[in-house]
Amino acid sequence: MTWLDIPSGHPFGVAALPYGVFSTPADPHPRTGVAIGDLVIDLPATVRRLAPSLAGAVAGPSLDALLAAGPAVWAELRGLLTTWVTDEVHRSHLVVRDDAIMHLPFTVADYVDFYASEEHATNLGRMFRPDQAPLTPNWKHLPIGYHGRAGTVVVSGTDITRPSGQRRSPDGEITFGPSRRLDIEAELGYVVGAGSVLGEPVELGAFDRHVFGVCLVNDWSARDIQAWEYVPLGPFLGKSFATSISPWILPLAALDHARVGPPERTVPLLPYLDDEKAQPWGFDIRLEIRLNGHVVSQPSFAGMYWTGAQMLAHMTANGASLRTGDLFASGTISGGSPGCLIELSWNGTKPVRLADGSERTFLADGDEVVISATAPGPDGSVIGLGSVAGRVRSPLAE
Ligand SMILES: O=C(O)/C=C/C(=O)CC(=O)CC(=O)O
Ligand SMILES: [Ca+2]
Ligand SMILES: [Mg+2]
Repeated sequence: MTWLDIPSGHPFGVAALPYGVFSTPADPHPRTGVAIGDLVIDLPATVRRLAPSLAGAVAGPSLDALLAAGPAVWAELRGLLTTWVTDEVHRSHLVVRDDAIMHLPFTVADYVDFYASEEHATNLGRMFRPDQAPLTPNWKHLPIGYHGRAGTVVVSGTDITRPSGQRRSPDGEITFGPSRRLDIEAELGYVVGAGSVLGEPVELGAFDRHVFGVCLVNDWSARDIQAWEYVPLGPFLGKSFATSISPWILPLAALDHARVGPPERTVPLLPYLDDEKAQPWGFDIRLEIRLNGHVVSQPSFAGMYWTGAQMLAHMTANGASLRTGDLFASGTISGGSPGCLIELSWNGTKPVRLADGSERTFLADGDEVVISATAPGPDGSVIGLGSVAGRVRSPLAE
């Protein structure tokens, strides 16, 4: 029970407690907050009064200090917050969530994007490399990824300008212009809190000592630019123009009840990736993708082949170090139903019909995409991951 009177089933109930950075028209300074029901707890003001020793961890215009503070502080603060939201005494420093303007919640250090959905990798392989086996020979031996562009990670609600770039038409003509195949990718993002030491790999079992929490990611993708440029070094300008993240970072601890084992691995894994006897880090997260308000897909995260712990172990296996604010994303989540339009429209050949009768293969200018997700919480409750939204803006004049 809580004095906040949150309806059961609310995605931001007492077991979620995600962190973000907000301001209000009355107080335009970005500051840290925690979402609870339809309210936001102003963290600096609350923590200064109730737990002054933690004030430094929640000060400043971002979550950076909290991320860097490490797992002992994360657990202590979450424990205190759980008490405060169930304790009548502490009803103060609250803001109505609808009044909160959300900001990019942390300084994104490095951004890595993986490719962990077998369904997505198989489908993209069929479309991009029809003359080859859909999964590349390495796919089940290591979580494939690439380094993306941290500086273009934007918070939900930021408009996305249609990118321009080189495209090759089916008859082989090379032109420069606005992408004609602008797409989305629904993904889960992992936010690194505590960094690591250069030269020292982070083992599977250390996942929750480094990863603070998760967010939703839309890895906007220009498929025509991507298909022409990606050989042999991988995605570049087709994906670097913008990546949107949800504003509320859900702490890993909030997903305790959502943890599931990964699917059966059909290829034996090298010891540094073998999680058969380790803690399972799969999550039963259900996503929903809306295009202009219409549901177009409801992918499931539960069957992702690679877990976040394996991604982390792999991206540090060579001794590459982690920094506070590193963001790594799962790759498009296409379990059960696809997490992107190129799969939904099968490479643009089968338009997706929306409930209002309109049709899409790829995104049109003005389209708005909202990706939301929930996971099971304790005692039959629901844990919300919130949502990531973005609208396509027409290209800059040529
Ligand atoms: O199969 C390919 O060549 C590339 C597929 C992708 O679009 C890569 C990507 O961003 C990873 C993902 O989201 O799963
Ligand atoms: Ca991606
Ligand atoms: Mg991107």
